[in-house]
Formats: sequence, structure tokens, C-alpha cells
Amino acid sequence: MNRNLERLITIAQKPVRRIIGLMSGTSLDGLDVALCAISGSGMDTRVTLEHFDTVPYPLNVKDEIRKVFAKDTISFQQLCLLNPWLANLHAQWILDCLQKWNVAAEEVDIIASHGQTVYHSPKILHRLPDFPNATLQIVDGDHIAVKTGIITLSDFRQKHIAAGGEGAPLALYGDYCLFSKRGEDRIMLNMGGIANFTFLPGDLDAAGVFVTDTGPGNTLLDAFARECFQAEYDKDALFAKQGTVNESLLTALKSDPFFKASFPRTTGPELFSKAYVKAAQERSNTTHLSPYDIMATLTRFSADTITDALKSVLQEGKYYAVYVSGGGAHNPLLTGLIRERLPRLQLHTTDELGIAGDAKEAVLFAILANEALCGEGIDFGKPGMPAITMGKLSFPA
Ligand SMILES: Nc1ncnc2c1ncn2[C@@H]1O[C@H](COP(=O)(O)OP(=O)(O)OP(=O)(O)O)[C@@H](O)[C@H]1O
Ligand SMILES: CC(=O)N[C@H]1[C@@H]2OC[C@@H](O2)[C@@H](O)[C@@H]1O[C@H](C)C(=O)O
Repeated sequence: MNRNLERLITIAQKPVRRIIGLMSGTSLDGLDVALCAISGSGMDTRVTLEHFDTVPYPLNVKDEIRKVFAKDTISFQQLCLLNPWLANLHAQWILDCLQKWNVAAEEVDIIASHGQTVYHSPKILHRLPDFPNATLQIVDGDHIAVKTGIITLSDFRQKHIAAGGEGAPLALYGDYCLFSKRGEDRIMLNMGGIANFTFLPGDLDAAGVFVTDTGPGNTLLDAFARECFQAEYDKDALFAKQGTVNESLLTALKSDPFFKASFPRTTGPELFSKAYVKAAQERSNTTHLSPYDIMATLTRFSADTITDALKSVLQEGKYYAVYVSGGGAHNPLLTGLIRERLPRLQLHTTDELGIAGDAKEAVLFAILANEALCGEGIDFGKPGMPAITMGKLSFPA
């Protein structure tokens, strides 16, 4: 037998596996690296987050990714080169983190690498009847496995599409295993570049779980902070707080059919781009707005579409605990607006559940890898949420 297979079987049978989860999302802010100790699987999964770091993407890395990111027309050479180049960088950053944490590579069982989404194209976006849902993540797992010497699982989203989903959101699998609590209806709200939430019923019935993207989280705020203020993002909403919401632009921004599509629906910066906002400005005669007013309106746009999606699933008079994660949780204006619109709900952070909000998505990919080794595929019984395990295997040798 191939000795890697033997090793894999040994890992799957260990009482505790040490898995590094990696996430680099749509914000292109950096690579989240989470070293997790995981036991059990499915609803018996237990995780300890041993170490976590975000390795910020250097400016040149952001620039190289942006040449292809969410673009319809790109250089194929650039895409081809990025795939191993970024994988080698990710592998090096993992090794740097391990050194910093004083952990030997041999002590890590598995790497779970999300890769970098470069294009997300579900049918509701491309609207080409002859083509399926599609999504593309680069950062090839073979390069990570060879450079780190650690067995790597990667490219988690393709099987989700093959089995009838849109390739996202995948958060529900880990959210369900890790954060479900008997007796408490929970909402796990992640506000990254794109915002999404998972509903976890207090009776733990998998059939009651659902998940969806809600629309933009920070993606438009980042794009306009860059364009208008040459800033990477609107830190602590300092720009947006100086502006006034323009209701005509807000209405135009909310008019896309995405906001009427049924759950689970997914999206990305392919739709929510500077061009999207500029078209809405043209339609609403608001091209004259100050950059501050644009930032204020875009922050309200994110807050409103997040709360509208939540309201559409919340039952009147019932209590729900909301646990917030992702970079948007640090934006005081965004979280303040959500609190204002959902006054009956208490907003907590996932930190209170033992997983830092900034680490959550990376931890969720470690859980997905753990499920691929030890789980059976959770049956949520809904279209778009298939009962599968995910991730492709790369052996170091
Ligand atoms: N102090 C802060 N004030 C305002 N915004 C912040 C702050 N800290 C982080 N952010 C926002 O959070 C973003 C990063 O969020 P996160 O890392 O969750 O995104 P991501 O994982 O790339 O996105 P996705 O989940 O869509 O893939 C930054 O680009 C910025 O917009
Ligand atoms: C295609 C893609 O990379 N989608 C991301 C993105 O970032 C947030 C939102 O859009 C979510 O649907 C997804 O990531 C999380 C981790 C998910 O799959 O649950």
C-alpha cells in the first residue's frame, strides 16, 4: 500500500487530529492560518484552536491577484502562473507560522486549504441556460503538500456543485457540527467581503438548518475606500460616519434580482463591484455624491440587506442568539445599524463560543477536512445543501 494511504488511515483513526485550516477570502486582506486540534466528527466534533494568525497579503500579492480577481477578461498566463506562485507563498507562510508557534511540520496531520476564489459564477449570476453553477479557486494543493511535507486537502467547492449546490456557502457544515446548541436557535452571521449566515435550530434537526449569502459585507466598502481615499478599508467606519445616506441611491442598490432569489443563494464581487454602484448612481441621478455619502450609503446597503435576509427567516416573538464573525464585526457603524434594525436580537461574537471571529472561516475548513477523513456527509435534506464530504487529496510524495 502507498505509505501515504497508510498515514491517512492512521490519521483518520487518531483520537485527536491536528489540522491547519487556511482561508483567504474575497477581501484579499491576507491568509488566515488556524491550527486546530480536532476530535470526533459530525455532531461529536470538538475543536481547540491552538494557534491562529493572519498573514497579511503584501501589496504586490494583492496587485497580482487583482489582475484576474472577479474579472470577465483576463490574461490566461497570469491565471496559470498565479496558481503555483500563490500556493508556494501560502506554503511558505504556513512554515513561517509553524516556526513562530514552535510546532514542527511533522506534528501537523493535515492542511485544509480553501485556496483563493478568483471567480464565482452561480447560474443566478451568469444566466446562461446551457451552463451549470461554477466557481474557481486557485492555489493548487500539490504545491502546498510538497513544500510543507504535510498531506493537503484542497478545492472544497467543486463537489458541492457536482452534487447540486452553488459551491458556497460551505459554512453550514462546520457551523452545524461546532456551534449547534440544544435549546437555543442560533444564527451564525459572517461579515467578510460577502456576508452570509447559517441558521441552527435549537432542536438540532439537520433538516431545519439553512444557509445563504445575503449580499455585500465589506467588498464595496473596501473598493470605494481604495478608490476615493486610497485606503485599504474604512477602518472603524471613519469615512462612512462623516457621510449621509442617500435614499435614492440606496433604493437603486437594492433593486437587483439577487435580493429576491430564494435561499440558499450565493454571490460575489463579480456582481457587487464598483461598476454595480456606478450603474445604480446613474439610474438614481446620484453621480454627484461626496465620497463620504457614498461610504455611508454603502454601509447602510450592507446593513439593510443583511437584516432584510435575517428578518425573512426570523419568527415574530421568538428569541435567537446571533453570533457575529468576519472583518465586518470590527466595523462599529455596520454592527450598530444591524443592532438598530434588529433590536430584539442580542449580537454576540463567536469569540464567546471559543473561536475568534477572525479565525472562524479557517477553522471551518479544518472541520471540512476532518469530515472528509472521518465523517459521513450530513444530510440536510435540502436542494443546494448536499450530503457530501469535500476536499481533494494531495500527498507530499
Ligand atoms: N476595524 C475595522 N473597521 C472596519 N472594517 C474592518 C475592520 N477590520 C476589518 N474590517 C473589514 O474586514 C475585511 C476583512 O474581512 P474578512 O477577513 O472576514 O474577509 P474575507 O474572509 O476575505 O471575506 P469572505 O468571507 O467574503 O471570503 C477588511 O477588508 C475590512 O473591510
Ligand atoms: C465562492 C466563495 O469563495 N464564496 C465565499 C465568499 O466569502 C463569503 C461568502 O462569499 C461565502 O459564500 C463563501 O465563503 C464561505 C467561507 C463559505 O463558503 O461559507
